[in-house]
Amino acid sequence: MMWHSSPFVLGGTAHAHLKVQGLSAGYGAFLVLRDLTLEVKPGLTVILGPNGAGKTTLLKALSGLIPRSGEVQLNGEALPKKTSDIVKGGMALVPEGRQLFPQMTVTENLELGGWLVAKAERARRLEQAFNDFPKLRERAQQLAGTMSGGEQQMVAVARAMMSAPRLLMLDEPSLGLAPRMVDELLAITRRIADAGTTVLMVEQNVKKALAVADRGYVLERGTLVASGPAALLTRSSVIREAYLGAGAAVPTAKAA
Ligand SMILES: Nc1ncnc2c1ncn2[C@@H]1O[C@H](COP(=O)(O)OP(=O)(O)OP(=O)(O)O)[C@@H](O)[C@H]1O
Repeated sequence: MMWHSSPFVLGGTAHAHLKVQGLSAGYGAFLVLRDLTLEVKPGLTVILGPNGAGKTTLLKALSGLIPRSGEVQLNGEALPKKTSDIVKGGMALVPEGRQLFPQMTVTENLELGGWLVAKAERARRLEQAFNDFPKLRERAQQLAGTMSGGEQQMVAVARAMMSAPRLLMLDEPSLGLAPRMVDELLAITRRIADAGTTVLMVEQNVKKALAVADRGYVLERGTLVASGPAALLTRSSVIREAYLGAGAAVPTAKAA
């Protein structure tokens, strides 16, 4: 298959391990996350949960975009509070909605992902990004705003990989994509995890996300209600009743 032909050389091989203990975060006086304790081990971890559960808030708190309290350690070291220091420490976020610069080309968008490194290294990483995402090489000079949703999401992931992260966070990468693109995006995230970059992904596509993930957490109203290996979560009553039950039909679901 095509996505096995080019290994992800960008990204860390440090097997980043994030430990979160007693994390609380919110907006002003409004606390969304209360006392969360979780671990993001090497591999692919997925965060599931209904709308408004606090999934995006968790990624924002870990990226330094909103204040947090509690302890967060990346490979045994306290995670800095400032976003730029967190990026330097090897964590990158692909936000919901991609947030590309629509009037800039694919190449220009990717180069922005390598803004922290010197020009020669940036050029080397761009070349590697095009090896990792061959579809983007064909579109190097296309304006990002004129691409399809799936292509734009690919640019957003590639841009994050330009910072060669040890830990990549993705907020609902499959949102609004056609089923085939969802599969391709999830396969890419799996490949990134297999190549050594730890991945933490928020997904609403529960069945497909659990099929590619190693582990998962279920967040409801700002607290964790279930966690475990993906294969066990798929069979758990919390997941089956809330997300995979007969009432909540998953259109793309096939018997596993
Ligand atoms: N900028 C903000 N200011 C105030 N409240 C916010 C802000 N952003 C989110 N919230 C609130 O925080 C809570 C959690 O939102 P969050 O976006 O983290 O949920 P989510 O699990 O990612 O949901 P979704 O799947 O809908 O994106 C919600 O009640 C939301 O209204």
